[in-house]
Amino acid sequence: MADKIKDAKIIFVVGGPGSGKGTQCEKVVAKYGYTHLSSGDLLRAEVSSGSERGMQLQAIMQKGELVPLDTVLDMIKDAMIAKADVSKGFLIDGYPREVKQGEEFEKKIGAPCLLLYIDAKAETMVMRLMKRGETSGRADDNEETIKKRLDLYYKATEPVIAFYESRGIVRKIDSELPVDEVFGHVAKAIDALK
Ligand SMILES: Nc1ncnc2c1ncn2[C@@H]1O[C@H](COP(=O)(O)OP(=O)(O)O)[C@@H](O)[C@H]1O
Ligand SMILES: Cc1ncc(C[n+]2csc(CCOP(=O)(O)OP(=O)(O)O)c2C)c(N)n1
Ligand SMILES: [Mg+2]
Repeated sequence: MADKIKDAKIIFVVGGPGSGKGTQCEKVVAKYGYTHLSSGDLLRAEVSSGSERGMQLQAIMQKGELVPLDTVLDMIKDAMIAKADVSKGFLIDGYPREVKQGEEFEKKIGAPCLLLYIDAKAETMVMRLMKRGETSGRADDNEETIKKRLDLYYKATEPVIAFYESRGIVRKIDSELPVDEVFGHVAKAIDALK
């Protein structure tokens, strides 16, 4: 399977909670037709299924903690395989959230050609998430869990960016700008891929 996926571009989309990863990924899908796989969405789909595993995931996510590495990676891998024949590119949104996740992904699937680092200030992220919480119905868009997600982001996920910096594939995107301006920078980074 890794063979089929090998020819497709793999883009990691990394940033804090509420930084705007999902918003930018939607726009990339519209312009480039890439396949968008959000780890959070995949996990929430499992929760919605009402399975035993889903109930365990729900409890973890509600606390703002990371679910076990193998669970997320298997879900992403299955979703990639399902699209391998038709996809010219994959946006892996919300993954890796810790360096180990990146290492395991590369062992089992392949190497990313680009890491989009969607960067916003902590106060901006909190504001956006509180606003999203008014309508999202997400159990983790509340003040207490948001704080935990932010802490975990700085502790576990920021090191991911440093890890890939050394490979020269990180493009830092200022997500404080208006959505379309942010997308302009995202598109530039994607257009620069060969
Ligand atoms: N790669 C991952 N590894 C472990 N847990 C994850 C991963 N992606 C998502 N999750 C779980 O799902 C929750 C929501 O993720 P996500 O929808 O990406 O939220 P956001 O980007 O708004 O922080 C996380 O707080 C975590 O519990
Ligand atoms: C640059 C920018 N992006 C998006 C928004 C709109 N917005 C406000 S809160 C919010 C929710 C968080 O965004 P999402 O894209 O879900 O971020 P993720 O948690 O996936 O990083 C959004 C999209 C905005 N005002 N400005
Ligand atoms: Mg998201």
